[in-house]
Amino acid sequence: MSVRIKVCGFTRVEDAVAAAKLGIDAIGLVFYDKSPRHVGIAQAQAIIAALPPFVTVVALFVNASREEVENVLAQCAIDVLQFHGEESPEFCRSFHRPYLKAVRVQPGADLQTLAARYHDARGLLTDAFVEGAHGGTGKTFDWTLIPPQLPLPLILSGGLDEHNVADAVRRVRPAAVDVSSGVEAGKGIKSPQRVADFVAAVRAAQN
Ligand SMILES: O=C(O)c1ccccc1N[C@@H]1O[C@H](COP(=O)(O)O)[C@@H](O)[C@H]1O
Repeated sequence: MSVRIKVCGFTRVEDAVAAAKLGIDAIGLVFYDKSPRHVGIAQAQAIIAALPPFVTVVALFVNASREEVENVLAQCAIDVLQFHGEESPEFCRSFHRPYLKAVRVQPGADLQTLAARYHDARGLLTDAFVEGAHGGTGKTFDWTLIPPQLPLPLILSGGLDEHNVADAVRRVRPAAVDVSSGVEAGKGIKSPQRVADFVAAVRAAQN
């Protein structure tokens, strides 16, 4: 199966439409107000409305309250929730929506146990651990810390870009890759050229 591609952190309609035309599978919208890529409801609605069919919309939260998540779900056509903080499995599954659980990987991380705790997630998303940050840092991590047999589909993220993603796909063999900083021209501004190069690198690596 082809490696799925999610690009996260869109803030502009034109960037999301351009990325969709380049064949990405999913777009991520960041509902975390400390992120430079944070979107409000109106902005998110405009981006979602402009997308062609069959592009999955992922809403990213970091330790949000139930009310915040429910407010987004009530007003935006979200397909998948991405929990990028310390949310419990009970919290993640309580919305009865497909969800991804992100983990920031550092030496000693027990990804097997974590994947078992979040067994009903659609995937385990591995990001780099950076002190004081929750994600979107553009930093990679040691991919050998990922066990070969995980019980959940693996979504590899953390510092991926057009230059390293082919190597990542060949080495880690993830179900999907997720990128934010690595395809940007500036914070929250995606570069169509970088997205195109990223998609081409993923496709070349899986052939
Ligand atoms: O994108 C953000 O600003 C962000 C903020 C807080 C948590 C997660 C965030 N993004 C996610 O971080 C990873 C890695 O991003 P990068 O490619 O290293 O910049 C990715 O899963 C984003 O969805």
